[in-house]
Amino acid sequence: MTSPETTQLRLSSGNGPITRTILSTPIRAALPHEIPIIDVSPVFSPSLDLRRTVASQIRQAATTNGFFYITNHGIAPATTAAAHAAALAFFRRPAAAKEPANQARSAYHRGWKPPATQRVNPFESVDVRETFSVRYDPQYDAAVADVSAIPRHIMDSIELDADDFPWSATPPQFKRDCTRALSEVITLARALLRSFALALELEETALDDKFTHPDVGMALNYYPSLPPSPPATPRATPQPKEDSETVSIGSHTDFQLFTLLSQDSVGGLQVLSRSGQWLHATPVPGTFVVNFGDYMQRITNDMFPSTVHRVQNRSGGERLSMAFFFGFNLNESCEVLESCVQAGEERRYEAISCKEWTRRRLHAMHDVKEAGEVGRLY
Ligand SMILES: O=C(O)CCC(=O)C(=O)O
Ligand SMILES: [Fe+2]
Repeated sequence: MTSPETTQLRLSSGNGPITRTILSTPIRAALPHEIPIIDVSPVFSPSLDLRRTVASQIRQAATTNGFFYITNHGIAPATTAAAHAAALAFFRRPAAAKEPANQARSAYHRGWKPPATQRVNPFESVDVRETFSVRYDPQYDAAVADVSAIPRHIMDSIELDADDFPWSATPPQFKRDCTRALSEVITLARALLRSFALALELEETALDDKFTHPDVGMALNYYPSLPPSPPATPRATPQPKEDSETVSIGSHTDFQLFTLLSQDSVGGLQVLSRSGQWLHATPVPGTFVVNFGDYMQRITNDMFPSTVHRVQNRSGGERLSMAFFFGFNLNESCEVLESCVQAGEERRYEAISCKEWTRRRLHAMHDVKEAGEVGRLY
């Protein structure tokens, strides 16, 4: 029975369909402990004790709402600013100029996804956003000095489009600025992964071998403004009508291990707290937003659950974000981590190969009838 103060939110996650109880209290700004700002500079420190202090703050955030900002992460503001500017210039071009990069030309969902062609939550409206996405390519990974030296079993598992698509179908400056950001963020992700390992009470390097050629997805999201808010209602959840456009990106959990997100100053990202309260993840200049995804939930036996979030850009102007989704190498598989199984607990998930995991997501998104021809990989 649903009490009158709550509504039910339905969504499909990588671990199956889920329902969340949503408080009807209006959305509000997050308090500092609800979405904390973590100074991650110690992850680059030679002191293990200092590195452990970051890990314990991450553990705290992961077991609270699963969202936090990171500051002093080592990515130069100029790198992010250049990629943002290049992305905006790309999206502002007429559709015909972007068409050569259309994802329909990709075997692996890379490329340009025109406005309103994705629906991350089959129970909400279409996502109004427009996206440009790419996936891991070792030539844009600073840690890979020689692509031809990558072991065959790893190289064979990497899903590459021919002829450097879609970068080859985009302006050179766009490619240059975005691949630089991608490469730097991959390097940051490797440092953070060690911190996550510590946070999970593993050896710091325990997950490194699974992350030598990680399945990275980079999504540039461009959100034109939604129409102004409807008159205030007692409900904090969007009430979608079949074909109305009510979400910039619908309520969802991310699919992979973890996500690093660079958002501009416009705002619109909303996070569902564990108690069912929608919170604004207000932009904090110079930070990345970090959140955990369904795969992390799985391998941690629900210790680090994935967190529901969505975007509603009602600013009246455009909004841009760059999301980086990280999974293990596609040749890997992973089972529930030993350190996450408490005494008397069972493993709730079986081991799954990373290739199968990404395939499953595709099916989950496409099998839902209402989703029609739209869907997404991440
Ligand atoms: O644009 C944002 O703030 C969030 C984007 C997002 O959730 C996603 O791409 O999965
Ligand atoms: Fe997301």
